[in-house]
Amino acid sequence: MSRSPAGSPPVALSVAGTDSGGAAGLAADLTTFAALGVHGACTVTAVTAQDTTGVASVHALPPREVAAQLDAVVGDLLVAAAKTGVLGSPAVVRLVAAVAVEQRLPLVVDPVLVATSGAVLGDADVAAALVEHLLPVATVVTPNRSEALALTGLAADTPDPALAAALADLGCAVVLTGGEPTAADRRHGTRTDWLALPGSPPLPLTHAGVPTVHDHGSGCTHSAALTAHLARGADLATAVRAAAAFTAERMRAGAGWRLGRGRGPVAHTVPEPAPASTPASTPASTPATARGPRAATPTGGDR
Ligand SMILES: Nc1ncnc2c1ncn2[C@@H]1O[C@H](COP(=O)(O)OP(=O)(O)O)[C@@H](O)[C@H]1O
Ligand SMILES: Cc1ncc(COP(=O)(O)OP(=O)(O)O)c(N)n1
Repeated sequence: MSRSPAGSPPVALSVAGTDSGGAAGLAADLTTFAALGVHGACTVTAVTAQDTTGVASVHALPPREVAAQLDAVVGDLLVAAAKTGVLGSPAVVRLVAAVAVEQRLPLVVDPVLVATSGAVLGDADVAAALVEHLLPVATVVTPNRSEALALTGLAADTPDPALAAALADLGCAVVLTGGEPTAADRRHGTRTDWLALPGSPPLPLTHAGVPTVHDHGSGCTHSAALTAHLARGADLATAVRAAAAFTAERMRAGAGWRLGRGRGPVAHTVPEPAPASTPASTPASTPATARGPRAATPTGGDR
């Protein structure tokens, strides 16, 4: 159930780090919230120097600065759902867990530990704190395979469904992404995430695949879309499917871009609405390009 007053959008909160390249972290979260009609509030936990080729440095903020931001947000706005990304220290993990409990926040935990480039964004102490303090109070956790292995300590060859189920045993729902393609995925070019609820057998969530290397920020976009749908009042099963569809569509929108020298961003531009029929009163002098370079080739946006 959305907690926004009538006529106002629901509010979602992202507690995450910045990406100077604008692909992952808060950039992905806030643009995704906006695209899905949700007002985004934010709490910055870390500043990264990062581009499409990798992460050059990570500067975690002191816990007192994170606490001050959280106090400001929850003291003023009615937060309908929250998500976490890079948290930076065990102290910040504990802080977020305490606020989530106190405010009874539906909470999506994206347990960002290692970027695809290999940079460490959360060390072993942060992983242990996530397991001990945050997962037990989360609505859902969205690890990729390597994050799930780090959180569970299971062997690297553990199959995806077993990995998702082991994580769910820690006490919250799990959406495991980035696993091995299934036989059907290989035949049809699809992707399969795994949804595991505590005590239930894991379910495959198969969705469209996009043949692209430009996937920087896919995990953040996915967890932010999931948070936005929860903030809008969707149930978990609906929200996880909608999040995967949104992420795939945004990856398709950015697949042809050439931004940076490495793995380019998932598209965070606002999807163009379909062009309206030309009103009779449109001045003849209006330039054809006035509505932007992509107006002639609408992508069939997702709203
Ligand atoms: N090439 C792709 N085509 C379609 N969906 C993708 C693709 N790559 C990742 N996804 C989806 O993006 C979402 C985020 O997953 P993933 O990229 O594994 O996260 P992370 O960035 O944390 O590793 C999941 O729903 C996953 O299935
Ligand atoms: C500041 C920041 N937060 C999170 C990530 C990880 O982003 P994600 O979408 O999970 O994956 P990558 O595409 O980065 O591998 C990040 N890189 N920076």
